[in-house]
Amino acid sequence: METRKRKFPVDAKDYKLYEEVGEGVSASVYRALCIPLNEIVAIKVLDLERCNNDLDGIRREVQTMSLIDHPNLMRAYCSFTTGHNLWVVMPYMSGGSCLHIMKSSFPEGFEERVIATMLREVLKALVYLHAHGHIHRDVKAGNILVDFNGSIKLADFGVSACMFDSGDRQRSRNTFVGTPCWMAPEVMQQLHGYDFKADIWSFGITALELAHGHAPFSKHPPMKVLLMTLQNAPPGLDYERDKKFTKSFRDLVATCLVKDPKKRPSSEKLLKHPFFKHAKNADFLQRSILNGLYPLGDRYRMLKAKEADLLVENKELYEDKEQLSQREYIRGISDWNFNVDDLKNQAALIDENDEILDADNHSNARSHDTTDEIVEECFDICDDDVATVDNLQQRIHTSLKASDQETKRDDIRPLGRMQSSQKMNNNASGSVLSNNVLSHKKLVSNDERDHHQPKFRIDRSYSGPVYLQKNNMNTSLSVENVSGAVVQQKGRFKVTEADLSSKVPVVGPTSSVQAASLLPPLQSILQHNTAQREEILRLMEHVETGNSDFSQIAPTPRERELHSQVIQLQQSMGCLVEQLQLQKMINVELEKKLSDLVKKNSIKE
Ligand SMILES: Nc1ncnc2c1ncn2[C@@H]1O[C@H](COP(=O)(O)OP(=O)(O)OP(=O)(O)O)[C@@H](O)[C@H]1O
Repeated sequence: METRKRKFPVDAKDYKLYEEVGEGVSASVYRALCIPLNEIVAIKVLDLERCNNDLDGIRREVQTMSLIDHPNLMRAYCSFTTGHNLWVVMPYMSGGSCLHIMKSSFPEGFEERVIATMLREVLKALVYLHAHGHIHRDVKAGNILVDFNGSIKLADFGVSACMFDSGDRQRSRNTFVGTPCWMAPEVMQQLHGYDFKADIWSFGITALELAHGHAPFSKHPPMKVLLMTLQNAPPGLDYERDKKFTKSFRDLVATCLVKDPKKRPSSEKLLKHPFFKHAKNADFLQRSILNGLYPLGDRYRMLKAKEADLLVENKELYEDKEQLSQREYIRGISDWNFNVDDLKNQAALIDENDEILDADNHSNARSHDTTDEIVEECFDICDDDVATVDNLQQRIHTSLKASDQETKRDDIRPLGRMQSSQKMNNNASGSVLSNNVLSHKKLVSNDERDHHQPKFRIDRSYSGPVYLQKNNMNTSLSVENVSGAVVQQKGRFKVTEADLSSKVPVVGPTSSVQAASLLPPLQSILQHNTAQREEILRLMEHVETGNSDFSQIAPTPRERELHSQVIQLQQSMGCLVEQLQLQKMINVELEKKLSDLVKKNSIKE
């Protein structure tokens, strides 16, 4: 509190940057010294050139961070630009994130009292945020920070939204934002928007993450995560496997992870849950999880090196997985549209054993929704209350172009905080290193940070929160839309509605007329595309089975149907040609008669 009364300077030369202690999709975080105040702080450095179209989001984050005033929420002391970077100065949390701590010392998750203590603090932060009209939208272990004394702060307002906003920001609540594993079903469905109850779902997922060391479904590619979240019964604590946890913990998780947001409790009500009777104080946390830990910078470097080593050691395995996941991802992206059949196939890929054995997903009973219903709910563009023209265009063009673009990418699994090396660890809920940890980063100042540069350079992967954004220039995946504007994916895997800044019209009855007029040509393109795709798959299958004689391929029913249509058309064309010739002859006859009559008349005259 004392430090908050002091005025933090807004000039880079008043700070001395030390080692890097964390990295997210959009920023690097450094330990630093505020020279005039002789105070250790954390500075989040955002490269504005790299997120030039996400300025709105950044502005929102900084604004939220400077306005909030709660001991369990990360507050910004000040922020300023230096060169093309934005520096956000904030309290330094020397324990790092809960994800950091788990990765370093508790790979199987924390004990229940520790979890209760952490979660109660997070919940207090959510009560405050919700009461002030904010939805955090990215609650997860990676965003729960621990200080040297065991105190807890919820951080990262990069994707938060204000429920009282009107206009563009209000619209953001109809966008698809979050990190797939932690994302509430209603956020994925994009049907009726969502509210603060989305944070309660993520809170429940975070509880499981802290209990197991990873989030449910974290080993699966994002499309599978989406389908599993929508299709399967909610994940929970298992009676058998999670015997060590109390009934009240199981009940807390079950209370949060209810698919119908209306049936989830508010954060305030949840705070009264008996589970929190197990919660202790900050001292307890400090003793239980921070004792014996290396300084944050060292831990961060060690984990980084470990992941990089794993990456090298398992290159072969990694490559296999990479190829597999590329295929999965491409299929996911290209079917982010209307290809219902293929989505169903993809859903079928979630093999039953997976589900039965999946340690994360203890409740295997499927909910009553069929894949058809889910896919329609999620992706059906005919729905009156969804599609905007832009949305349709984006989806169609994502479908047509994404595969091409995606094959050029290094890392294609957009799971939360997941990066290349992490894919070797199926049970990881995310790398402690954010997606670009192993990538080359432009340093901002202070030479002393150079020796902390990573040895391995890997392109930024697609992890972290998910939302679709237009006109974003920092991307590895660009998709042209019909009007020629560029729809892009960057950093956080972005896949749905339009960017706030792009002023996409709000979906409503008026735009549905426009959308409806686009449907027939779009559907025809889609059909055409699907037919071509089927044909290619069939040919590929044929070639794979070693048969190169294409004349031997038996025609499909569709081909036979088309063939008979062609014959019919040829026949009717023949008839028409004959009729035309007949008419021509009659015409010639008539002309002849006419000219005879004209001649006779002129003779008489
Ligand atoms: N104040 C702080 N003190 C210590 N470590 C911090 C602090 N703020 C952030 N970190 C570390 O840096 C990491 C990245 O920070 P942050 O989550 O704010 O970045 P981001 O780019 O917004 O991340 P995300 O990928 O979740 O959007 C955190 O996960 C945490 O480990």
